[in-house]
Amino acid sequence: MEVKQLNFNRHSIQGTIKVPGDKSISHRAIMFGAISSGKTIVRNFLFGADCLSTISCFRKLGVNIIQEDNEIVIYGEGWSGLKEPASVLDVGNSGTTTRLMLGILAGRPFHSVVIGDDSIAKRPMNRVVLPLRQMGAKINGRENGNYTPIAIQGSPLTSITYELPVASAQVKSCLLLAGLQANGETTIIEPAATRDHTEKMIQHFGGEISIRNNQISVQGNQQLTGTVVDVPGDISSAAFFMVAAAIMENSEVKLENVGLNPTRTGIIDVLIKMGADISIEMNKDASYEPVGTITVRTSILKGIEISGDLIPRLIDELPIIALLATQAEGTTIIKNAEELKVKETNRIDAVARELSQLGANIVPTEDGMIIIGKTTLHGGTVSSLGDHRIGMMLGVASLICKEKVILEDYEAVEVSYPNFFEDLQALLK
Ligand SMILES: O=C(O)C1=C[C@@H](OP(=O)(O)O)[C@@H](O)[C@H](O)C1
Ligand SMILES: C=C(OP(=O)(O)O)C(=O)O
Repeated sequence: MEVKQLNFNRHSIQGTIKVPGDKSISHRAIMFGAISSGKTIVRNFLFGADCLSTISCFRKLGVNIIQEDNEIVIYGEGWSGLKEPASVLDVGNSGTTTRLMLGILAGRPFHSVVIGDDSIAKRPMNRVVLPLRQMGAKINGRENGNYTPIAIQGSPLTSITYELPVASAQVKSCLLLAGLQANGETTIIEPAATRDHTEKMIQHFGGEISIRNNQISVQGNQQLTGTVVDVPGDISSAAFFMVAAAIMENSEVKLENVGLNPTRTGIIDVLIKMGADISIEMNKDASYEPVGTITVRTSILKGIEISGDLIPRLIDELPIIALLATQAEGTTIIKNAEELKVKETNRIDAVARELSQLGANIVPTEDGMIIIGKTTLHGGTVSSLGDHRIGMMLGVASLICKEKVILEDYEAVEVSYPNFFEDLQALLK
């Protein structure tokens, strides 16, 4: 475990930055390239540990994936180009790799075993295993298939109509990937809108999909064609700089080329509702995913309630939103966010514990937290607990701490943003 002394000793954050590529879209670009026929070029791919795990798994599945300068090139040979792997598929820390890949493997006529790190071993897989079994996949694993290691024998799949018990883009995407290989039409019904990158990518790779309100349907036996994917900057990474600019004095940060898909922009809605000084400019020439520039300046913030359908639109930003709320006047209440308990860590406990360590006033609840602002943060020793988003949030927290902060396990940030601390340092004045 590595320890970082965060003693930036700076008072403002200023400048322009392009954050790395979107993690969700980078995973999908590799997977869709792998199951399509022909060449796929992925530009602005995120070279973070999670997306590298996806590349490594699909290479083991026999797909030719190469890096040319900063681009990834995939030579797909369609569904049948995937072959039985000779060794286990290691997803590392990545929930997205695990759940989406299971949807692909479910219909492939071979055996494979999926493993991951200690965090993945605690994350529930029944949410995909149970519906995949209904479609005909043969899956075994620890605790009846709920946890890795998971063994899967792919089989011919039958389509289903499935109402998601939780609003999860990973479950939806897994079942759409299985549905593309099934006989007949598969329909997924969402309780609330979740990120729709898979739906967009099916269309981008020449497939057919129908979307009516909260019902998404795909026909089976679809063959996709390789293409070029321009990955926008990750709004989930941009969020750390947005919050840093809002809570530090004399600050202004301009974030260029950020993905602004409306299923991901809950953080912007929250900043606006809290009274932040923020402006958005859409790029006119963006491709199939909306992209734009976000500018955030020092802000006077007030506490709000964050709940309901907004939650899936900012689920990964809740740790940094909790820090934001510590600097708002009044109380912020986060509700309906029980999904936070099954991320890389239990993020309700992790946020409450680590930020309280620095002097924040946060009460964890069953489905979220109550943050009482505005608090002055002091220094102390905290830990990412092995969770990249907790590590980056604590890095931003250290910027407004009165004394120095020691961050344990800081290298967890490699999962989604390997150069996070260097990029942050470069903007500090
Ligand atoms: O589909 C995706 O790329 C993701 C979906 C979300 O997970 P859930 O589907 O479990 O909510 C999110 O938390 C994760 O970081 C990425
Ligand atoms: C939850 C996350 O990712 P995953 O589910 O892919 O591990 C995340 O990036 O915050």
